[in-house]
Parts: sequence; C-alpha cells; structure tokens
Amino acid sequence: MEKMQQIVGRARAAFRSGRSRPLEFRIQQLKALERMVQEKEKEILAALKADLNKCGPSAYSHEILGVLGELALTMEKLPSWAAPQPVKKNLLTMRDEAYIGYEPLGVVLVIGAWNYPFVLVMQPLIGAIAAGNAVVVKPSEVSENTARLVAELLPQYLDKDLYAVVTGGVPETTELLTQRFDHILYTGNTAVGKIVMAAAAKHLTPVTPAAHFPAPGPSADTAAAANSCSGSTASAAAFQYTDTAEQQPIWTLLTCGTSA
Ligand SMILES: NC(=O)C1=CN([C@@H]2O[C@H](COP(=O)(O)OP(=O)(O)OC[C@H]3O[C@@H](n4cnc5c(N)ncnc54)[C@H](O)[C@@H]3O)[C@@H](O)[C@H]2O)C=CC1
Ligand SMILES: CCCCCCC(=O)O
Repeated sequence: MEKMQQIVGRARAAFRSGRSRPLEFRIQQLKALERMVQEKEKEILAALKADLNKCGPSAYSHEILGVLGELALTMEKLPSWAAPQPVKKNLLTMRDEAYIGYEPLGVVLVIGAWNYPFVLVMQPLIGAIAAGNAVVVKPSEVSENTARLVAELLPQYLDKDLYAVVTGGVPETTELLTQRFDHILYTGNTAVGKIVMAAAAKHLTPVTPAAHFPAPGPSADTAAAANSCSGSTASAAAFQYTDTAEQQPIWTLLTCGTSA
C-alpha cells in the first residue's frame, strides 16, 4: 500500500509543482517519447515478439507507426488544441474577457491490455501528457516483456516523477486502484472494467473505458488454431474474439511467423 501511495504521491507533488503545464514542456516530453520509440524500436519489437510472437507489418504498423503517428499529430495540433477558445459574450459578461481555457486534471492512471501492449499504454499516455497531466502507467502483466521494457524506458526519457510506471498483476493493480486519481483510462475486458469503475467511484474519479462487448480473450481454441497455423516449429500470435455470453468464437485473427 505504502509503495503505491508513494508513487502516486510523488506524481501528485510533481503535478502540483506546475512544471507539467507549460506547452513547451509538454511538447518537449512528447519529443522525448518520439526519440524513445525511434531509438528503441528494435527492443520494442523484440518484446512484442517475445510476448505475443507479434511481428512483421502487424507489429510495426500498430505498435510503432501507430505511436509515432499519434505523437506527430499531437505535437502538430497541441498549440491549437490547448489555446483558449473565445466564447460569445452576453449582457452579464460583456465587460469581461470571456473564453474557455483548458486545464489539466491532475494525476491520470493508464491501465493497458495485453493484446496491443505497447500502443495501448502509449496512446493514452501521449494524450495525458499533452493535456498537462502527471501519469501513472500500468501496462498489462500478461505481456510481461513489453511491460518490463516500458518500465525501463520511460524513466530514461521522461520526467521520472511526473510519469511513473507500475508493473505487476492483479494484486498490484488492486492496490493501485485504492489511490485517488483524477482520471482513469482503462483498456481491457468488461468484467475488470466494472472493478476499475467501482474502485474509481469511491473517489468520484471519472473513467474512460476502452472495452469491448462481446469481450474477447485467448482460449484453448485460439492456441490450437495458432499451432495449426504453420506447423509445430513455427509460431503464431492469435487473437480470438469470443462472445462472453455464448462462449462462442466470433472471429480469430492469426499472425503467422517462424520462431527463432
Ligand atoms: N476498445 C478498445 O480500444 C480496445 C479494447 N480492448 C479489449 O481489451 C481486451 C483485453 O483485455 P484483457 O484481456 O482484460 O487484458 P489484460 O488481461 O491485459 O487486463 C487488462 C488490465 O486489467 C488489469 N486487471 C486484470 N484483472 C484485474 C482485477 N481483478 N482488478 C484490477 N485490475 C485487473 C490487468 O493488470 C491489466 O493491466 C481485448 O481483447 C479487447 O476486447 C483491447 C484493445 C483496444
Ligand atoms: C491501436 C490498435 C488498437 C487495436 C484495438 C484492438 C481491440 O479492440 O482489441
């Protein structure tokens, strides 16, 4: 408990210092993130391969290009997104300067899922940094190599106190969720989504869930399909979308490749 309290407390103290707010700082952190993805592309792809045997264009397009594209768009548009928006004045405000100003929320928790383990923590992180928040990132423990790499790399490139990474599984996530966050961005199945939202409700924290119904998940059928994909020495990453109510596969996506 103490550990999570310390991590979130450190992020909150860093947020309160005000240094995440200036636009120049946010863009500088996003540039550092871009440099990280460019410089560590090989390591990221190796972790994806180790975790999911995700490789080739499938890994590169979603997990590398997807993140670089998000960064480029955000850095280009951020000055206009963050600029105050003038609003029409009325009789009561006619002598005022009336505008909508955008403020960061505070400390944002990002919970990622196993199936796109890098992009699913990076894209929410990019948005949260761009908006001037402190962030605690919790990658999926299922894709443990990617989780470990994210925990290793982020502190090398970003402000260590503002942007923290917590690794671990259900006990760690459960403990983390006892802390108060100002927003939670969650990707994963709907059952855990309810747990996350219930924990958040205790602090009246809004949650942005990215879940699916029907909820997908790997299954024995998926593994069998993966093995049949290219023989016993070859490997495959398989994602099967399963209707939770019926427990029937809806569709299975196989990414085939040869094992090293
Ligand atoms: N709508 C979207 O944009 C996307 C939706 N998804 C959905 O997410 C699914 C993958 O989700 P999962 O299998 O759930 O991924 P997962 O097993 O990686 O879990 C997601 C997160 O929930 C946490 N968690 C698990 N059990 C918990 C508990 N009891 N209490 C607190 N936290 C807990 C894990 O630590 C992990 O960080 C995909 O199959 C897809 O349906 C995935 C990608 C994008
Ligand atoms: C950026 C790639 C995200 C793909 C999301 C797939 C899913 O919904 O499970």
